[in-house]
Amino acid sequence: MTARNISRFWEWGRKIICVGRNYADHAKELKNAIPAEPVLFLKPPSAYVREGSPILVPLYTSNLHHEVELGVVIGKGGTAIAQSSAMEHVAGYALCLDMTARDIQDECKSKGLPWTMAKAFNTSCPVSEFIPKEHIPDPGNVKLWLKVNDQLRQSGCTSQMIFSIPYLISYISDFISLEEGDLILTGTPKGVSAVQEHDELQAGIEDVITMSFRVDRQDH
Ligand SMILES: CC(=O)CC(=O)C(=O)O
Ligand SMILES: [Mg+2]
Repeated sequence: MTARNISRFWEWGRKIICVGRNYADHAKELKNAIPAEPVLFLKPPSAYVREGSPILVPLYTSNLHHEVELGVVIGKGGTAIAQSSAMEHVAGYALCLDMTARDIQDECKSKGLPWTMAKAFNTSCPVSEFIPKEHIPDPGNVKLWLKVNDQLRQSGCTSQMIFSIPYLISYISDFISLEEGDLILTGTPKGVSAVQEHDELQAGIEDVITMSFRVDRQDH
């Protein structure tokens, strides 16, 4: 059997743990309170989509939003990881989108229901190539951007995150054990907006990586 390669972490079938409201400017634009503790939700591995394949708009939404985020790829599992050693558990990073059916999320929020239908559908987690840890020496200070059809919509810096990457790894691993190949999405800065069928999305981590995705309508 060939050894699995972490640089193809999306093929491993591991968890995608997402952090919400980790940027004050984004929490404010959606009129959400600034959280005192990280807000967490999950996506299944079937949410992954890679460049060359389209992001599919689910049939049940008419307000699909982009959220550009820094993803952290776990290289060494653990439970109750201390903040001081958290970065030893990181193998690398990925540029990610947390595609969100905002109308469905609003409905779930108003009914007190979980966000699964809004956040966890097929193709809701576009990801870039794996970025080895050494390529981002300071993940707490990288610039993220996203354009729709060449128009800049999101531009932010991970220095604006409310909860740092070591804090998130430690917090999450207290009650969800982290495994090699897991991905943590660290939240989005302001500027989220709707995408339509045939839109072209481009996103980047300044000086590190870019990626592009086309949006298509699901046909059944
Ligand atoms: C309100 C949200 O959808 C939270 C989220 O995913 C974020 O990145 O913030
Ligand atoms: Mg998000």
